[in-house]
Order: sequence, then structure tokens, then C-alpha cells
Amino acid sequence: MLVECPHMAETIDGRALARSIDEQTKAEVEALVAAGHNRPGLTVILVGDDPASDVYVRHKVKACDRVGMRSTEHRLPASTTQEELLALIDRVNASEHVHGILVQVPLPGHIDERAVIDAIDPAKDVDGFHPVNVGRLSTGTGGIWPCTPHGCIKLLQSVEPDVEGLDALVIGRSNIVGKPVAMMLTALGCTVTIAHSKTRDLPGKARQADIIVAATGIPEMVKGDWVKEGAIVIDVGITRIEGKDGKDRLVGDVAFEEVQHARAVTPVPGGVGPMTIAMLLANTVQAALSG
Ligand SMILES: NC(=O)C1=CN([C@@H]2O[C@H](COP(=O)(O)OP(=O)(O)OC[C@H]3O[C@@H](n4cnc5c(N)ncnc54)[C@H](OP(=O)(O)O)[C@@H]3O)[C@@H](O)[C@H]2O)C=CC1
Ligand SMILES: Nc1nc(=O)c2c([nH]1)NC[C@@H]1CN(c3ccc(C(=O)N[C@@H](CCC(=O)O)C(=O)O)cc3)C=[N+]21
Repeated sequence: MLVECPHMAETIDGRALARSIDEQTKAEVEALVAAGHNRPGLTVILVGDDPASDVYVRHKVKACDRVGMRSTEHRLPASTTQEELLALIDRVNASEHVHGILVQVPLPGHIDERAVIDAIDPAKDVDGFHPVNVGRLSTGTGGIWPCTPHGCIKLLQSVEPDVEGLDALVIGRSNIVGKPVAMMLTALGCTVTIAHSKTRDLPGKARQADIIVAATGIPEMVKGDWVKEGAIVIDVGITRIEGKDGKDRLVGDVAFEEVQHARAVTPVPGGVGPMTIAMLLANTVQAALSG
């Protein structure tokens, strides 16, 4: 008997794409070292003992090893003062072995995140959060691009290299994901709508979109009937919830099973997350090359 196979969306493999970017990064690291440069190095600063941040920091340090980069970790107690943190940033700004600096966010409440980001040398700001890099992205004048949004764009372009003229909906307007990804899509020629918690008729707006980037942190908020047939869906959200078996599992902002009429969709885990780390390493090599 012939069974009609229902149309399935392509699941975009973020791990595979991250691996291929890592290979390129590794080759660039070795080329720099062969040319007599200091081995590219990343410093990760973690304040406090947030377990989720701890996992990410360990992932980052392991990833540095894989591509032959130096990595240093600074784990500071939650009681660290802003002055102490700023003094550490001054030191790593000045170190010739450190090409990239990442201060894990969120920071404890008594530390002013803005002041900390502003203190990082923009040339070493591999998160792309410093106002100089934000300004460079928004004016199309280079700079270091933030990792998660850049990873989203690479995933999108792996299915559709030419997005000019397409309608894109970005859900979320944070400085680290929503705003910069909207800026990148605009630069590529998309017509971009930025939605957030005050947006009216979000499902209606989503149905118009050729591209949806969901970055809210609300598990499975993007339902099947929000997504137009043939759209491309990039799921940035990561929420840890307790599964039916009592074990933790990660869910995205998109109801993955319901959007199989899309052209392509990124999974969680295995989509944007691994790409974020690959772009961090790529940014560190970029910083080492220009330093
Ligand atoms: N894969 C990765 O590498 C990364 C994943 N993440 C994940 O991405 C998600 C977003 O992160 P981040 O941008 O930092 O989060 P923020 O909490 O800073 O921003 C969330 C955004 O979603 C909007 N929002 C909240 N509720 C709704 C709603 N009901 N309808 C529409 N919009 C809504 C908010 O709107 P408003 O501004 O009006 O409040 C806000 O703009 C999180 O799950 C986070 O864990 C983040 C970074 C990296
Ligand atoms: N200064 C700063 N820069 C950041 O880039 C930054 C940050 N602070 N704070 C926290 C968020 C979150 N983030 C992630 C990175 C990798 C995965 C990742 O690798 N995720 C895997 C799963 C990992 C797991 O199993 O937990 C995946 O989606 O497949 C997820 C999330 C970076 N962030």
C-alpha cells in the first residue's frame, strides 16, 4: 500500500552548521599562530553561581579547546563589587593574550550591567554589546556582530541565501537578540516588523511573515496557525521545563510539531544555541586578526 508521506519542514541542523564554522575558525587560528601571532584567547567572566550560566561557560571553554584557542575563566563570587569587576575588565583589556572578553549576563542586581559593558574595549567585545559595536552594526560599518543574532542569520541563509524583499517578523526587542537580528535582516533587504509584549494581533502579523524569528522565552508561544505555509522559522527561545518523565527538557518559543507546514524550522536544542557558541569563537578570531 502506498502511504502518502505528509509534507515535513526541513529541520535546520544548527550543530552541523556550527561544526563547519568551527573548522574554518580552527584553520584561521592555526594560520594566525603560524604567522607569529599570539594564539587567540577568550576570557569569560562569570559573577555569581547561576547554574544555567555555569553550563554555558563550561560549553564555551570546551569550544575554545576544540578550535585551538586559549581560554581563561574568571569566576567571581556574587558579592563582587562593581569596582572590583571594572578593575578586572581594565586588566583583561590591557592583556595581549586576551583578544575576546565575555561577561556572562545576567549580572547580580547590585552591578550596573551598562557600566560593565561600556568598560570593555570595543575591539575585544566579542559579544557585540558595546555601544560602538551596536552603532557599527546599525550603520553598516563593520564592527563585531552579536553572536546569537548572527547565528540566526547564518541558519536562515543556509536555507535561503537571498532574503531580499521578504517580510520578516522578529518577536522580541531585547538588546541582545531582537533588536540586532532585526537590524541584520534590514541590512539584508528584508521588510522587518519588530513585535513585543505590547504588539496587537501578533498571530495575524505572524501569518503575513515569510521569516519568523522568535526570541521571547515564552515556551511554544508560536502556534501552528501563526505560521504561513512555506515560511522559515528561527527559534531562539530556550526554556528549561520539567518533562512528563520528571526530567528537565529544553523547549523553544515555537510549537515545533505544529509548524511542519513551514519550509524550514530550527530545533531546540540543536539550533540557535550551538551557533551562538560558533559565532563567539569566530568573533574572537576576528578580534585577534584586527588586534
Ligand atoms: N540560543 C541562544 O544562544 C540564546 C537564547 N536566548 C533565549 O532567547 C529568549 C529571549 O532572550 P532575550 O532576548 O534575552 O529575552 P528578554 O527577556 O530580554 O526579551 C524578551 C522579549 O520578548 C518580548 N515578549 C515577552 N512576552 C511576549 C509576548 N507575550 N508576546 C510578544 N513578545 C513578548 C518582550 O517584550 P517587552 O520588550 O515588551 O517586554 C521582550 O522584548 C530566552 O528564552 C533566552 O533564554 C537568549 C540568548 C541566547
Ligand atoms: N554575555 C553573554 N553572552 C551570551 O551569549 C549569553 C549570555 N551572556 N548569557 C546567557 C545567554 C544564553 N546563551 C546560550 C549559549 C549557548 C546555548 C547552547 O549551546 N544551547 C544548546 C543546549 C545547551 C544545553 O543542553 O543546555 C542548544 O540549544 O542546543 C544556549 C544559550 C548565551 N548567552
